[in-house]
Amino acid sequence: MARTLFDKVWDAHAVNVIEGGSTQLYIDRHYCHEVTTPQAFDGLRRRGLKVFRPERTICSPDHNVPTMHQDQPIADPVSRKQVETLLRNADEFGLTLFGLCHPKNGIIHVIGPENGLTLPGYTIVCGDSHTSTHGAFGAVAFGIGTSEVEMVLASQCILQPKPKTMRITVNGKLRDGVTAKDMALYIISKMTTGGATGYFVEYAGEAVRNLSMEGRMTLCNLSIEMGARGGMIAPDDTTFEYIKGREYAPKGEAWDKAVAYWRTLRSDDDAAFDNEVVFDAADIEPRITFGTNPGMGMGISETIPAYDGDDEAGLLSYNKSLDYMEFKVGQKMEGVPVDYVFLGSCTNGRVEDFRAFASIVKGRRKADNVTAWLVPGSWSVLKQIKAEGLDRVLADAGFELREPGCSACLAMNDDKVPAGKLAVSTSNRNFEGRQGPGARTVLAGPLVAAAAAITGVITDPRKL
Ligand SMILES: CC(C)[C@H](C(=O)O)[C@@H](O)C(=O)O
Ligand code: SF4
Repeated sequence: MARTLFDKVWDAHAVNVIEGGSTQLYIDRHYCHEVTTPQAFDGLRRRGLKVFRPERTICSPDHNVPTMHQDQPIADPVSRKQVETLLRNADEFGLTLFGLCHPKNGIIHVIGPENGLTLPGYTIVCGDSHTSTHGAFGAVAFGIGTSEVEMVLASQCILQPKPKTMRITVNGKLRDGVTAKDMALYIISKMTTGGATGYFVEYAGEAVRNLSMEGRMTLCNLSIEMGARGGMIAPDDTTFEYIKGREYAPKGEAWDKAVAYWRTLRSDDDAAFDNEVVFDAADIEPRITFGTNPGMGMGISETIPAYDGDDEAGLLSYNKSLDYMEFKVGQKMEGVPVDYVFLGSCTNGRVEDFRAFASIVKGRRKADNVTAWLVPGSWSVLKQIKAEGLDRVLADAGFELREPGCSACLAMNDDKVPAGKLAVSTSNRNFEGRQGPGARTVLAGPLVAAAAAITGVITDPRKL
C-alpha cells in the first residue's frame, strides 16, 4: 500500500500497538535540556532505574543560561540550580553532556543537527515543543512532557497515539527578500494556531525543496504554532550534503548504506493524506505579527486586519490582544518605533540568519533607540560567524554578539524585554509576557529584524 513519509518512519519504529490504539514507539534520539528533565531523573532514582540506552540521550543546558560571561557562575540562583541539576543528572546517569562553554553547547535544537545527531528516518523526542525543528531532516520529531521523558529514559520507547497526516504544499518560488520564516508565519496565519491540531505535517512543493537546511529547520520549527504534532520534509541531496562529515553522522560504508535508505524516505506518489493544503509562494511577502499569537500576522506592507470570525469570544480576545500590543485595526505597522531587536532562538539562530541580518546592516549603523540582542544558537554558530567575518560587519554597524542560549525568546534568563517596550523578534512566540512581563513582541524574520535595527522603526527590508 502507498505510504506517506510519516508512515514509513513511524512504522519502522512501532514496537507494538496496544489496545486503545496507542503505539509503543522506539526512539532513536532523545534530547534533554534543564527545564523539563529534573522530575524525570528524580522518578528514575525513586524507582531505582538506570537509563536504558544512555548513548541515545544528549543533554545541553540552554533556557536558563545567561548570554554573557558564561565562564562565570550563574548569578541568578533559580537558573543556577536548574543548570546544575542537569549537569549532575547527566553525570549520575552517564549521559553525554555539552555543558556551558563546551564547544558543542547551544540551544538543543541547533546543536543536534549541526553535530549530525539528528538524522533522516530517526524518531526524535525532547521535553520541548520545538523538537519539531528536527523534522527538517525527514525525522519524526516531536515534543513530549516530563513523565514521557522519564519513560524514554527508562525504556527508550514512548506510547503515542498515531496522529493524522497533512501535506502542506508551497508551489512556485519565494520572491526576493522573503525567507523561510516569512513562509512559516504566512502558513500559520492562513491555518490559524489550531488549524493543524492532531496532525503531523509534511511540507512539500518547489518553494520548500528550494530551502536550505537552515530554512527547512525554521519552517519545521514553527509547525507546533499551528497546533501540529510535528512537521517534516523528505530528505534529499540538500539534506545529505548538510549531514555529510558531521561528527556523529555515519561514515564510509555506513554512510552509503544510510543514504540508500534515506532516499526511500519520501511519500509514495499515490499516498493519501488525511488533509491537503496548497499555497503559492508568490503570495508571500515579508511578514510581521501584530497580535499575541503567531497566527495574528500580516504582510509588512498591509494594515492590521479586522477580526474575521463571527463569534463574540473570538472578537473579545482579538481586541484584548490588540490592546496589549497597543495597536489598532486599520493601522499600518511600517514606521512603528521599535525598542528592542532580538536575532536568535531555535527558529532563527543559525549562521544563515546571521548572514541575512548582516546583509542588511552592512555599511549602515544601528539606530540609537534600539537595543539589539544578537544571540547565536550555539558556540559552533558563533565560530562560523567569526570564520566568515560576519562579526566584523556587525561590529562595524554597532552591533555586539552575545553567547549562545535561548536568550530573549523566553524570559527564563537575564535577557528580558522591559514592560511596555516593543521588540521585533526572530523567535517563534509572541504571547503576552513571553519576552518579559508586559513586553510586546512582533515576530519577524532576520531581514525584517535587521531593517528595524537600522532604522529604529518597523521597515520593509526590500525598501532599504
Ligand atoms: C521550556 C520549554 C518546555 C518550552 C517548550 O516546550 O517549548 C520552551 O522551549 C518554549 O519555547 O516555550
Ligand atoms: S529558543 Fe525559544 S523556542 Fe527554542 S527551545 Fe529555547 S525557549 Fe524554546
